[in-house]
Amino acid sequence: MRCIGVMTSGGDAPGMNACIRAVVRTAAYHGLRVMGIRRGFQGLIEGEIVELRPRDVGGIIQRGGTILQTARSKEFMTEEGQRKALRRLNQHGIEGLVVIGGDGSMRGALALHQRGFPVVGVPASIDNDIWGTNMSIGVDTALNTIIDAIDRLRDTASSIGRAFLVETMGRDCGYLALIAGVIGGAEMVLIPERETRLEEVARAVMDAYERGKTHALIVIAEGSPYRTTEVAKFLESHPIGFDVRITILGHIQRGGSPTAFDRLLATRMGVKAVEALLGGERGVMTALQGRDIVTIPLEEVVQRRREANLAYYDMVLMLAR
Ligand SMILES: Nc1ncnc2c1ncn2[C@@H]1O[C@H](COP(=O)(O)OP(=O)(O)OP(=O)(O)O)[C@@H](O)[C@H]1O
Ligand SMILES: O=P(O)(O)OC[C@H]1O[C@](O)(CO)[C@@H](O)[C@@H]1O
Ligand SMILES: [Mg+2]
Repeated sequence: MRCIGVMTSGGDAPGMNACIRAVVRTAAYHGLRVMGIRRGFQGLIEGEIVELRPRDVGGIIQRGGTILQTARSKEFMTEEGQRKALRRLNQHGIEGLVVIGGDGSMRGALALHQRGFPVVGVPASIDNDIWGTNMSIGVDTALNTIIDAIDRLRDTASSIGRAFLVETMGRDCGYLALIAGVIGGAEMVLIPERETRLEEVARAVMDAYERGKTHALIVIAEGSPYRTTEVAKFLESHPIGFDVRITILGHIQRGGSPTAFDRLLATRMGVKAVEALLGGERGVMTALQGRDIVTIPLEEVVQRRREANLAYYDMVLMLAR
């Protein structure tokens, strides 16, 4: 193998740049050329490919987002799109590919593998919904951003005596909300993986008020069955003691400089991805298991979904006293 490609795909996640840097420099160390593919699978189809040399990735380890940009590509979901992508890889002399992205991107990587192209995936998505790895790149930074916001909201909430509904990202997955609920001191969390009735939410807020708390916090995952505005409306029509305010954290959670944890995770996974390709591994994803970065088959990754640990849900309720 003389030349590999690297791309970022799906939602951007803090730490993607640290991973690109590690891929480029590990490859250079082993005498490989690296082609950077811009805008994920869509950029690959359209041939947006530039060589990345070790100096091109200087000064990016601390930067959020991705210098390669990213995209969601409908065209790549089609057979024709995937054939176009393969033609582009061949045209540019790319013999192996590192795909950095979320669960959807790992499905895309598997599609290329199944068409015979050597691919290694690297999990990067703030959602932490990818099976097989304890953490995906970007999750720790997003959690730190969320908790910083919650700390600030608590200052104002308890000063003026309000209940705050804080909505976190997570399309179909409650991980960020669950952990933010535990470490942010929430009364309750609403997540897609656990049914909760709105009456229970009102009860939890009311209990907080009756216990003499100066504020109440409910963390709601974007993918929860109830819209945050719907929860607010419900609470406002019940005697909960507090005025209600909403904060939707939105894409703020995706930006910012990666934490030390994410930089290290991204770096280790970038190194591992190149070494896996060089070692002849195909159709695998790097994963954090225990203290180690290992590789696991992409086929296994896409067949399962990282389960929410509902012990955290109960922990929130137990600690809200
Ligand atoms: N089943 C699939 N087959 C081929 N390609 C896929 C498949 N699923 C997703 N992809 C490709 O991967 C891209 C990214 O997927 P998606 O939009 O789900 O984001 P993601 O990688 O899960 O990241 P995140 O969830 O963090 O935003 C899609 O736009 C599509 O091009
Ligand atoms: O940036 P977009 O395309 O609006 O996507 C938002 C989605 O991406 C994610 O942030 C994951 O990257 C999800 O949590 C969210 O549902
Ligand atoms: Mg995803």
